[in-house]
Amino acid sequence: MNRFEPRIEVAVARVRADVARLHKLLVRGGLTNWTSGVVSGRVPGADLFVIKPGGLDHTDLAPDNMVLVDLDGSVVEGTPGSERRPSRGVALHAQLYRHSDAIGGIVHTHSPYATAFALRGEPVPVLSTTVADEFGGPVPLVPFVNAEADVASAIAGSLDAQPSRAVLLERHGVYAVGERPRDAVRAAVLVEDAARAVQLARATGADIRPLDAHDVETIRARRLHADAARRRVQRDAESAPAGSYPTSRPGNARSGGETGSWTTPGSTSSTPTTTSASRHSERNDREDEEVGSRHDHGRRDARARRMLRPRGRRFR
Ligand SMILES: O=C(CO)[C@@H](O)[C@H](O)COP(=O)(O)O
Repeated sequence: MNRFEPRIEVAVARVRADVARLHKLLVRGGLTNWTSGVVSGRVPGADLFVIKPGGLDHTDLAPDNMVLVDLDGSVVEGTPGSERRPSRGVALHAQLYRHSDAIGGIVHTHSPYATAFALRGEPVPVLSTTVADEFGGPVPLVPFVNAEADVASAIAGSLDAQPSRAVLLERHGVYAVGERPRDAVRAAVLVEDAARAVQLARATGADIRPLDAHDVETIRARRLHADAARRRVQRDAESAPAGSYPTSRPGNARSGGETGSWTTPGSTSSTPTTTSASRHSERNDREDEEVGSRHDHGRRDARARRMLRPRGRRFR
């Protein structure tokens, strides 16, 4: 029996499928293992979100055992998965969703390189243009606090204070948020990539200075400008009658148009139509392949270290 109006039932089903699928991507991408790590996704148009059940191996996660909860973190009884307990992170996720309507997805991982920075108590610095582009500055460190409610407030405070959608939680791991769950997963993947790259570059003994603030700012502004342009093209394409051509081109975007949002390229927040739903699934497949191809970090890192090793110097 349906509990919600059809529109919401459809949205819940889609978020269940997305959240279950994204957990598998976290494992394939080497970001998490066994039962560790959590993805959740807000149900557009309702005060609800979907989160993984606690203690279940990632290989057993499926749309129907995801747990539907309200924004207080209470399980919606009588829905699929409601016989299980939600992930231990449920209260923290609920607090972040209540904190900001812009948060549509949350991911928590203990991905190894980023967690190594969190354990050292060090933000991931902006050594590369990629970090400037994606995060608009260092991936910040949220100082260690113990009580769960304080952890959520500390993460929310950090998200409000700087542009990065990902943060390192000292002594623990990574939290990332996004407009949709897959945007949050993307941020978590990129944090791990960035942390690994910094680690490998430093392992040569090189003292690499962070990019200067002006360069970071202009790189980030360029990215936000391009994102805004892409969204305009996408909106035009989605609203154009069949057979017509969209009028916007990436170069036509107004500067400063939609800067400051967490939208990443290709993302839309509206409830998709059938046409955009099929585009959504094509994009998912493409991005899934990208994440899946990161599965062999060990071999890739060994190769990178060989390439980076200075001649005549022992590599530690
Ligand atoms: O961060 C932690 C534990 O340190 C948790 O979030 C686990 O990563 C997942 O817990 P369950 O989802 O199994 O309750």
